[in-house]
Amino acid sequence: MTPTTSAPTPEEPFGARLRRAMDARGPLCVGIDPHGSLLTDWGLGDDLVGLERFARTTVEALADRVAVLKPQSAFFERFGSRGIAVLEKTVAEARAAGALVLMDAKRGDIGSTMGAYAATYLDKDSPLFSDAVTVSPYLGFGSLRPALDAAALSGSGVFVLALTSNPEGAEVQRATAADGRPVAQLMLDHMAAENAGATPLGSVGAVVGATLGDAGVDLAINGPLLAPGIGAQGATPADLPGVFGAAVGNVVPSVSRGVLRHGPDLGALREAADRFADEVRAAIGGA
Ligand SMILES: O=c1ccn([C@@H]2O[C@H](COP(=O)(O)O)[C@@H](O)[C@H]2O)c(=O)[nH]1
Repeated sequence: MTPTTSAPTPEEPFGARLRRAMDARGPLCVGIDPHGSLLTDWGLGDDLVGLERFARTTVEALADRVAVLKPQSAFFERFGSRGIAVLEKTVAEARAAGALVLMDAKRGDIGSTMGAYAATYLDKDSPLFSDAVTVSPYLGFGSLRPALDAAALSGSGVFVLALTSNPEGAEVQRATAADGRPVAQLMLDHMAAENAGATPLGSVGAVVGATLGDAGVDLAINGPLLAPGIGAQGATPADLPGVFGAAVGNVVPSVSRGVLRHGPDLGALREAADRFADEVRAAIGGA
């Protein structure tokens, strides 16, 4: 029988799009984290109007110059459905202005529920569709399969928590798995398997804190390495070579409050992001 509809067009994978953005703009990611205290410091109300103004200003200042913008979903969710409506607009405006959007939602659940999260962030028809989403593998890496499959289908990416920037993470992530590997290494090895053969870069990234000192694990996953913890949590771009070693060329350094505290002035936000980008370039090279 002749098919009446054609197969979906394969999308350009996230890893390829991210590599191009990193080459053109440098690898910096800036977080959009509308903390109540930042809204107040910006002279805004800690309310929906303030939230929308904060997010819009950040996008206007930065979406045309950084590779990645990373909205922190929690700070939008705290305003309920109307906060999520602001998040939808923020994602759309940031993507339209040229940034890749990494939704920091850190979702993780049993596979069947993970399918619903995948439909939320990784299905092109969803109002929250993002270029990539953060996920937690700590219900077992296999529980992420619906997200990994959805990302492959829509040309989006997933960033999987490996070694997080907070000190409390170590008791789980550095624990020894049944086969003797550190749990984080087990997860990183799964990511490497997902990315095998991808060029120029796989679409499954790892989250590895810039705060860790020497990460002490094998980071050769052939995928991007999101490095939060720069700025307010105390790490600096100069720490990156020590943490990531030979994998530093795949690092996407991430800073939120360290840039956002300079708002609401557009020029000051841009200068702050440019300063971090310069420091990153001095530390690890690149655009
Ligand atoms: O290991 C992790 C994973 C994610 N984050 C998130 O990044 C930002 C950090 O904000 P700063 O203001 O730059 O400290 C925030 O949204 C975290 O939830 C992380 O910090 N560490």
